[in-house]
Amino acid sequence: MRYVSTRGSAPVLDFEGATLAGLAADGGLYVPEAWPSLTREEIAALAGLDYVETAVRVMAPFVAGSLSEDELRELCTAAYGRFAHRAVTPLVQLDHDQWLLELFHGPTLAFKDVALQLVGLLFERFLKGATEPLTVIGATSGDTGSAAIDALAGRIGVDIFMLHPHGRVSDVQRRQMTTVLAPNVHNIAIEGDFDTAQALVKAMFRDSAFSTRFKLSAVNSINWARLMAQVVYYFYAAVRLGAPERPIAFSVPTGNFGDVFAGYVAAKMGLPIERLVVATNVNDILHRALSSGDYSSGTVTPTATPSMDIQVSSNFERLLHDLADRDGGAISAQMAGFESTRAMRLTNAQSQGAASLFRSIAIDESGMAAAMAGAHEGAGEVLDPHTAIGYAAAVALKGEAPMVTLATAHPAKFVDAVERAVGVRPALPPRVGDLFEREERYDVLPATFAAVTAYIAERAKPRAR
Ligand SMILES: Cc1ncc(COP(=O)(O)O)c(C=O)c1O
Ligand SMILES: N[C@@H](CCOP(=O)(O)O)C(=O)O
Repeated sequence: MRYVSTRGSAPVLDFEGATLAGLAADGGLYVPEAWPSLTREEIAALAGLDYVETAVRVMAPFVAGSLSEDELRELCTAAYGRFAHRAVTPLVQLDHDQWLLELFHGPTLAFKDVALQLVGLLFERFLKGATEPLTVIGATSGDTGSAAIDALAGRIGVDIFMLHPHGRVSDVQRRQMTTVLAPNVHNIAIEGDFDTAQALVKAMFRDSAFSTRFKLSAVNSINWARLMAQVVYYFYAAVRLGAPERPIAFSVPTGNFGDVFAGYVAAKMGLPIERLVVATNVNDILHRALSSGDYSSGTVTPTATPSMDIQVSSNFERLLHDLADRDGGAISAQMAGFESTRAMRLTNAQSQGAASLFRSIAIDESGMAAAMAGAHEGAGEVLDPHTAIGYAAAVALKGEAPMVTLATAHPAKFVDAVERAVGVRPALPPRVGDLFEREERYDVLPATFAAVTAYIAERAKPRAR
């Protein structure tokens, strides 16, 4: 499988190259040159397979040329062996046609583990024998950071620098990052929001002096390998609920458009998905873009769903590219316009193409709290606030097909918001251990390119010359 940039001018890479590169050199995002597909029979044959075997069948075409099926199976077995539930991503029924897909049984209690446990092992495999150290840089609104740090802490040949918005993540999220004291882990709290952190990361990739001095890679969902691993659970859940005979709908609490784009990829591969509901909080750029073609970003409003407090959704570029007949030149111009004005209109083709699969809605804080209370009273389920946004949207935008809401985080990561809504303080599962007794280590920096790059340059290992 070959990977091309959404902006059309970066080198074409294989899976290994795209995984290690993270962001493309032209500022674009890597996507497979063409979507692989599974036939109806191949999808039907996934019934009864466990998560690892499903993962191998779904991901094999994407890694072809870089990993054999047996190598992929070995990595998936190790990655998903760390999950606390035998089903890895179990389905839970809420009522006769509403379901939850619990994605939070990994080591850091959020859906990010599903991809990052695998990505950590992919880095290790692809770096075996490498002479140049890898400098991984990432931006997090809470969950990617902890999952990436868990996956990479202590790995030889990799340093990870994780930027989070100072004071804007939950205590559990922060501690899951800052109490990992491995020497290759560097936590930076920036005085700014997630969008600023993400923009700084992208600027470091684009800065030729910086990206020549250090061999950079990414763990955010700008890295294709992240999204590839997330495609698996759409197949896993849908087949359990009757696909390919019966179409299934998904509701996805959305911020950076990574998780829901993985659903789009599953649909492109042949999974019968009736609709994909994009559920945002009041930071609703994606809802505006999908409902009226207006992709313009304002300032971020802090909410009880901090992981979705995002106004610039990186992976939307992948959708725009696919809906623009994969014209890299056109996307390059469209994104350049957005980067200079922070506003963009979707073309008619993009709007109409998106409308055939996506529905969208913005849920405010009271809608979120009402959904938490509804699931608690109706089904005895304690939802995390992000999942509650997805569930509120699932109820509002349900069609004919069974609806699966992606449960993206464990409620114990957001105890205060949960307690406010349903009067319950969910306990942290034993696998996260004595989080509140551990020493924390992180540095607070101004949100400037100069401050952050100087900090990284003092600590990262440069490329061999
Ligand atoms: C708990 C939780 N829910 C939902 C999201 C949104 O997912 P995405 O950014 O892939 O749209 C995030 C962050 O990414 C998250 O951490
Ligand atoms: N919500 C995310 C933001 C980063 O998204 P990513 O999926 O692109 O890594 C987080 O929790 O950090």
